[in-house]
Amino acid sequence: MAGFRDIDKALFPIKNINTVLQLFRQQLEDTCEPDLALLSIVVGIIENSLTSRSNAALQVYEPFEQNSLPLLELDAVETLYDKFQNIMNTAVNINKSKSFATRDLVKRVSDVIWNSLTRSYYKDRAHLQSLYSYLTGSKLDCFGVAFAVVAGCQTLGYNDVHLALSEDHAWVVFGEHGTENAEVTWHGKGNEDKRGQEIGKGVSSRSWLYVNNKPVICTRQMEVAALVSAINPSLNSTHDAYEVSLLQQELLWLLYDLGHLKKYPMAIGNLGDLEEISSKEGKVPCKTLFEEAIVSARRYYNNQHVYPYTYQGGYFYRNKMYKEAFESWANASDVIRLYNYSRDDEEIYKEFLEIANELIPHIMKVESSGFSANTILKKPECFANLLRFYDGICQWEEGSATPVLHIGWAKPLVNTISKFDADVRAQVNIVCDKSGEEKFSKKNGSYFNNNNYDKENGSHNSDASKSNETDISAGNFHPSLEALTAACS
Ligand SMILES: CC1(C)CN=C(N2CCN(c3ncnc4sc(CCF)cc34)CC2)S1
Repeated sequence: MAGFRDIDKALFPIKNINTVLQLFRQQLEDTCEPDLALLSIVVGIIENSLTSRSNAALQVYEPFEQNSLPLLELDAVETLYDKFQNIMNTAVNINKSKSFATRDLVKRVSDVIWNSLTRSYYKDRAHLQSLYSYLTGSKLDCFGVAFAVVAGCQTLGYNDVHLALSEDHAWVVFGEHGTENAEVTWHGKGNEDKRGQEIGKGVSSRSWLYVNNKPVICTRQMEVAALVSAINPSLNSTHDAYEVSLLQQELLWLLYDLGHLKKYPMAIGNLGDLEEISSKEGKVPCKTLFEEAIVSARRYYNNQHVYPYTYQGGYFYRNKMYKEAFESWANASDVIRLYNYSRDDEEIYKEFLEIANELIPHIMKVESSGFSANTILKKPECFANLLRFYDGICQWEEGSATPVLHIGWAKPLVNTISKFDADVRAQVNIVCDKSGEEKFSKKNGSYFNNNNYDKENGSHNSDASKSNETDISAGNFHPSLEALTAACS
């Protein structure tokens, strides 16, 4: 059983980051599973005391001591911990007969959380992710509700209920074989919640939101990684609270070193972002972390996740490594082309829109300012990756009920493509195979987008014989590429 044990209580009052690390270490390393409610309350109190404008300035703590924190008394934690236990045990009066959770039990726990939330509040506000927010303000964000349900089920003794995470949604899995699943929170704006229902079998299962049924299925330790990832150090729109950011980075390193981030690409990416800002002595560099996140997504999630490539692309972009950024974004586009765009996919749509209409145009402006000696505008592989990037978005749109592209996309697209001289463009040889998948190759070597994936019947056409390459005349461009090349001819 998890729990708030005497060895944990002995660490209080907590005065610095190292003691918080010790609490997490004790909870993570001991045989029993870590107590999600305890750890969420602890980081929630710390985050809120250091980021809520109200008393931020009045903090009375020794700023000179190594990584000091506002004093965290045992009583403050125990009161909230007992309150959560109380809410769960009274509202969900279970005869703890069953050893595995049922859909009814999961729905009842979700209802307890749901019905105790404040009627209406700004759902996207920061610092609404922890049990501290739930227990002191009756407010949770979408992720926070799902996390609270899992923590509630743990409190009730159901260790089969686990958090399932896509790149923009969270739900739970449960049952003897962990094969049952259920919605427990809402998603997006103005959508009816589907709490209690099984995860979409219909069209929604083809949407990015459910990552083609390749979600991150958390262990208890990965649920700790999720609550640590959800720590939000922002003080306001321009500044972060330094101690909160440092605590998050140290906790992610602890989880990384214990091996609990191996199957959690986004958590590795979050650690990479923090390391880029301020790297920790003797740790792998952030560039490596972004690569590890990609390897993890390829190995455990059939390369169906987009964010690992956009973490990496963002890093290359910020560090002016534009050729590499184009390759990361083209790889991200190779993932999204497999999906059908649905109205639940706004978040990833905004991500691609920003890359296509803000980041790439900025790169083009800088590169064509004439001062960059080794300009990417002379590199055919950059042009090839750019076409692959745009083509993936076109293919994402194909077969989707909702359109993706509009005139707002076309202008930056044409402007970008026209920045490459004809002689550079001519070096990119667009090869199309029978399956209608185009591949981009350079004269001296071939460059293939590696997904011979037929979206319709979801198969990989492994039969290589089908792909006898022919140089394609305008006649049989892949329709999505037709649009592109027409734009630049
Ligand atoms: C490349 C990026 C734009 C940078 N940050 C990104 N994210 C920040 C952290 N994110 C996350 N980090 C850890 N775990 C999770 S679970 C989840 C779905 C809602 F539950 C989101 C998310 C979401 C993605 S993607």
